[in-house]
This record gives sequence, C-alpha cells and structure tokens, in this order.
Amino acid sequence: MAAAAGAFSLREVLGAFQAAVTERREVLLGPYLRGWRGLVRFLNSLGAIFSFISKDAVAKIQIMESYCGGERQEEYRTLQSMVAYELASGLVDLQRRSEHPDSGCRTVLRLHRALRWLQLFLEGLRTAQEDSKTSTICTDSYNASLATYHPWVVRKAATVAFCALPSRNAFLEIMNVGTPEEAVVMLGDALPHISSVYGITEELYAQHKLLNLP
Ligand SMILES: CCCCCCCC/C=C\CCCCCCCC(=O)N[C@@H](COP(=O)(O)O)[C@H](O)/C=C/CCCCCCCCCCCCC
Repeated sequence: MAAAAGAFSLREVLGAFQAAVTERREVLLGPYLRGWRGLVRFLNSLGAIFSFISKDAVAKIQIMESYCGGERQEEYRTLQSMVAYELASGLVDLQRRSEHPDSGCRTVLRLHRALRWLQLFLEGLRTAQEDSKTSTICTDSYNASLATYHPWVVRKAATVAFCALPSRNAFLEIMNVGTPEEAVVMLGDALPHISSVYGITEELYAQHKLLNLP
C-alpha cells in the first residue's frame, strides 16, 4: 500500500531505486528521482535545521524533473540517453560553469555524489552498535564522500546540523518499517539496489570523463 501523502516510506524508496535499474543496466530517471523525492520527505521530517540541505536537493530534483517532463523527454528517459544526448548536443559545460549551468549531467553528478554519502551512511547505520551515535555515523560518511566537494561554510553548517540527529534506535524507528531490528533487515535489502545505481552511474560518468563537472 502507498504511504500517506508526505509520509516517509523506506519501502517506497527501496522500490524506486530497485525499479531504476533495467535488465540492460540502464538507470531510469523517473524512478531515480522518485527515490530522491522519498528521501527528501524523510529529511524534512527531521526538522527545520536540515532545510538548507533539503532545499538544495529539491532544487536539483526539480531541474531534472523539468527535463524529464519537457520537450526532449525521450532523451531524458535514462541516464545513458541523457549523457549521450547532452554531450552530442554540446549541452554540458565541461571546464567552467557558463552557458549550460544546469545541465542534466552536472545536476545528476551532485545527486550521485550524495548517493555515495547515503550508501556509506546506511551501511554505517546498519552495522553500528546499538548505542552508536547517528551524528557520528553521518559525519564520518559525509567526510568520506560529499565533504570533499563542499566549501568550508557548507561543511560547517552540515556538521552542526548532524548534531541534531536522534539516537540510532530512535532514527531506525522513525524510518517507519517496524522495530529497529526490522529496519536493519530492510536496510540490508535496500543497500544493494542503491549500490547498483551508484556503481552504474560512476562507471558511465568515468567512461565519459564527467566525474569533475564544474
Ligand atoms: C533510509 C532513510 C535514511 C536516510 C535518509 C537520508 C535522507 C537524505 C535526504 C537527502 C540527502 C541530501 C542530499 C543533498 C544533496 C547535496 C548536493 C550537493 O552536494 N550540493 C552542493 C553543490 O551543489 P552546487 O552548488 O554545485 O549546485 C551544494 O552546495 C549544497 C548545499 C547544501 C548542503 C549539502 C550538505 C549535504 C549533507 C548530506 C547529508 C544529509 C544529512 C541527512 C541526515 C539524515
């Protein structure tokens, strides 16, 4: 059954990332963005201190949704078709952000880097001791991934916000999938799908030398 409008459902997020990968190892942008929308719903439920993060994520999701629902929507059906189309049409700023500041390729790259944070964070959450601090797991995951790409002021604001995260068990409970133990099982199910999306994207971007887009 679908979750109530606005409520977070890890099952739906899991389903979206699972549905995003086709048998031919393409990434479908529709389900991919649905997965992100679900994550943002969860982030919003954690309080206003996270709103600067959620606003940035929503802005990027909206850019992509406008391409996916726009005139060239066929080109934006999969990540692979988007990369091929934007590169062939000269729609990607490769050196400096100028004529195409919001290309699909650079926008997805930002979400892709955040997906690496998510992968590390969920794995940390899943395997940590019961009394571990969510804020520590989150900070460690952030420092090992996204922080590299953020200026000092963003890193500082993010690290302060992480301190407001609830304890590990409370966090697992608000994921809405039952007991903390059940949530841990669900995370184990979710991670391979998220890792698969991450791995395919990383490979595609590396192949086209797009991993450092400005
Ligand atoms: C299974 C459920 C449990 C986990 C649920 C987690 C929910 C997380 C939801 C969303 C994650 C946030 C995604 C943030 C995308 C950031 C993209 C980015 O790097 N943007 C920067 C660069 O963009 P451009 O300037 O180049 O356009 C931008 O400067 C960033 C600004 C905002 C700060 C981003 C901090 C990111 C911290 C990520 C950790 C989120 C903490 C969630 C705590 C559970």
